[in-house]
Amino acid sequence: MVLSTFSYRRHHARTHRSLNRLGSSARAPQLRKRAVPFVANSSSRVRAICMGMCLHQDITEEGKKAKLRSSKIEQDLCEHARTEMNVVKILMLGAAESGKSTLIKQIKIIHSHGFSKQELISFKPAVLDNLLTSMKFVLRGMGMLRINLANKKNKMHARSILSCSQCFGDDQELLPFVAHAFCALWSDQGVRAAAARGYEFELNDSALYFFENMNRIIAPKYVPTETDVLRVRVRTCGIVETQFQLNEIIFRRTSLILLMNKTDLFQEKILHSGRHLRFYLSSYKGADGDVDAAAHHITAMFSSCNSSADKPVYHHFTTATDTANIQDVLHMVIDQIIKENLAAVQLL
Ligand SMILES: Nc1nc2c(ncn2[C@@H]2O[C@H](COP(=O)(O)OP(=O)(O)OP(=O)(O)O)[C@@H](O)[C@H]2O)c(=O)[nH]1
Ligand SMILES: [Mg+2]
Repeated sequence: MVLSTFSYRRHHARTHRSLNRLGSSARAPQLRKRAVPFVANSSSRVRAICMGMCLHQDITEEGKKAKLRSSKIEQDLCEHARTEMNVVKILMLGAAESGKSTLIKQIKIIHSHGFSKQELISFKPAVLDNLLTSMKFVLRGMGMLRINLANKKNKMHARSILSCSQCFGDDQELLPFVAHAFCALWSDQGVRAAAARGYEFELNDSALYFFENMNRIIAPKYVPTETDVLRVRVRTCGIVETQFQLNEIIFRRTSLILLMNKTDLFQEKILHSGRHLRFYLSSYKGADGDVDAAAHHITAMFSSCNSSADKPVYHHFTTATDTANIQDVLHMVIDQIIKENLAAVQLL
């Protein structure tokens, strides 16, 4: 969003420069003399030249066209600036799979009428593909964990899933042999045992959700629900990479909000998995099973990276798949931004 604004400006600035060149070569000498004293900056220069042109009787056809194009650009820039004043720009930075896209989908659900049926349908191939990818991952994980299929007959289903590159046809309906294999494999105790230990082979966080909702998802004419859309993973790393090129001045003038996402999974891990934080961070001295202490320890590690004392980084604990939670957090974030803006103009 931000980049397109820049390119828009750059393009128009270029056009302005060429128009100015054209304007100066097209004008009569006495006009140039009258126009120049009014020049204060590049945009007032264009305006001064245009006004000068209006007064001149012997204006050429080329000059008239240039004047028209110039005032149209001027008008466009004003209009663009006016709309931009109401645009809130968000730069979302985070590791892969940290929940950036999920948060953006929640903003659409909360502030922009959610997803139309057509939009929901457009996620169907991604949901089916997530199911296929997750099943492949579990089958490969079984090899790593040395877990066998409970039913030997499921070997052929495992083979057909592992060799399948696309699980739906041109009509976007799941291929019948894939549906059959999914059902057989998800009924296999070996597959379930491996899926339950998914954290040992980095199984996608939403894989279990898709397996548990498999009967609904593999049914003919399936249409994804909003929850399915929040759970589906579509890769978007490219956007983040381009946004990194932005000038750091933008950061100096921007509210920095630290979202500690996936608190549901964090809590589950700290409370029930036996994978205590001290195993991974020797700096953690809190008790095992203390979710608050563990969460605040990690937050403090992030906050300590902030070197500017006058620019605090506010943090929130979020679960991006939970609409109510995100709604509350967005309220707090917006309040915070308004307060910062008021403080900046010294009203607080
Ligand atoms: N349980 C749980 N799952 C989450 C949460 N946030 C995101 N997810 C899931 O994590 C997966 C990855 O989320 P995305 O929003 O696609 O992550 P991303 O940061 O956009 O990832 P990239 O585009 O690869 O950089 C999806 O399956 C989400 O449904 C959360 O707070 N809790
Ligand atoms: Mg993404």
